[in-house]
Formats: sequence, structure tokens, C-alpha cells
Amino acid sequence: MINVENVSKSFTLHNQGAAVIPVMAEANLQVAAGECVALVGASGAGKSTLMRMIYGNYLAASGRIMIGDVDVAQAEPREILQLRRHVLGYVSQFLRVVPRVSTLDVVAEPLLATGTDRDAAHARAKTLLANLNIPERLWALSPTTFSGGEQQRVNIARGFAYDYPAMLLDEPTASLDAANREVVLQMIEAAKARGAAIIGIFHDDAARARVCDKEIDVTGFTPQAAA
Ligand SMILES: Nc1ncnc2c1ncn2[C@@H]1O[C@H](COP(=O)(O)OP(=O)(O)OP(=O)(O)O)[C@@H](O)[C@H]1O
Repeated sequence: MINVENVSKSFTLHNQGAAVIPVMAEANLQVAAGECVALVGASGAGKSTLMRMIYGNYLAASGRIMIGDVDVAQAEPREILQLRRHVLGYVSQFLRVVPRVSTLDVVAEPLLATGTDRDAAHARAKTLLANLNIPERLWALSPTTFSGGEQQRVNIARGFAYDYPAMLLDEPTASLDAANREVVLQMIEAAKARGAAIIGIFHDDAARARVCDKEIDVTGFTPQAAA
């Protein structure tokens, strides 16, 4: 489902004399449907950079990033938006929300955007919010004023609302209490069981060992190591 082939990346620091910093070379990675692959490697090794390239936030300098039959490294912005709506989900650590939109609508939005009717979308959103222990009195409020942990759980509910065939998870269990961590791990297991291809960054070793089928050490993609 996800195929990363010979991807490289460098950053040009325009505010520092246009210095070019190569950060990745010859990155290769395959994730089948129903499989979860963990990106591992020391801080600064390039886990987030690789994930951002797969999501299309950073442009790869070369190589192919196939999500189904779309090459994210070559796709037009319009195709990337379409891919993100129907195929590729991304659960970041932080919630980015438009003020004044209710929590229920924030969570239901990916379903409404893909044609689910309002009642069914809201029913699904309510189930997710209840499972993630967000008190019902908060559902009509914007999550802008919620605690860090509440915002993270709203973000997870939103990220899992639509059944994406491919998902990117950036530390989905960071700063969750034990009960909510367990809920999220079960959500990841359920996503795998329905056939989602998942790439995750997990600093929680036990969580990674439980839900991931293999680990890819991105240190192997640093330009010096690949040369
Ligand atoms: N926007 C950017 N501009 C310049 N350099 C960047 C940029 N983003 C990342 N880098 C550099 O790329 C390298 C990889 O960073 P990245 O954030 O991908 O590492 P990471 O493995 O996710 O680290 P951590 O575990 O600390 O989050 C680092 O040397 C970083 O300084």
C-alpha cells in the first residue's frame, strides 16, 4: 500500500547563506495492508522528515513515494489534497483547529468531507469521543481551550473517524494516561485488522512492540551511511 523507493532529501537554509544540508538518501520502505511499521532512530535521524515527505508536506528531492497508485513525490497539490481526504490519514501530536467549531464537528469533519451524512458522522464522532473519555459536556465546545491531553484525544478521534487505507501516526500515545493509551492501542489494532497500512513514530517502546510488525531504523538513510 505504501512504497517508498530511493527517496532523498536536503534542506536549503536560505537564512544561512543558502547552505544545503543533506538529511536523507536512498530511503526505502514498504508497508502492506494490515501492517504497522515503526520508524526508529536517534533524535535528529530523520523520522519526522520522512513522515512529512510521505504526507506531502516536504518535497522529496528524488525517488518515489507511492501511496496506492499516487506518487506523492510527483503529485499536484490537488491530487495530494484528494489523497489526504480519501486515502492517507495523519495523526500528529497536536490538534490544529479552527476556533468556534465544536469538538463534535471537528471529529466528524473527515467523514462529512467524504460524503457521510450528518447524522451518521455525528454518531461515529460521539462513539469515538466517548471511547476516548472526552466528557459529553465538552462536545459542543471548541477544543481550543481543552487541556493538552484532551486536545490530543480529540485529534486521535478525528484521525480515526474515517477508515483511511493508509495512516501516519506521530507519537499517538504520547502524554496519555494508561486507560486512554490502551484505548488508542486498541484503535490501532482495529485499524490494522480492517486492513490499514500504518507507519508510526512511537517513543513508547511497549506500545511500539505491541502494535508494530517491524521497525525501520532511519539512521540507515542518513547520507553518510548510504554513501
Ligand atoms: N525544516 C527544516 N529545515 C532544516 N533542517 C531540518 C528541517 N526539518 C528537519 N531538519 C533537519 O533534519 C534532520 C532530521 O530531523 P527530524 O526532525 O526528521 O528528526 P527526528 O528523527 O524526527 O527527531 P526527533 O526524534 O527528535 O523528533 C535534523 O538534523 C534536522 O535538523
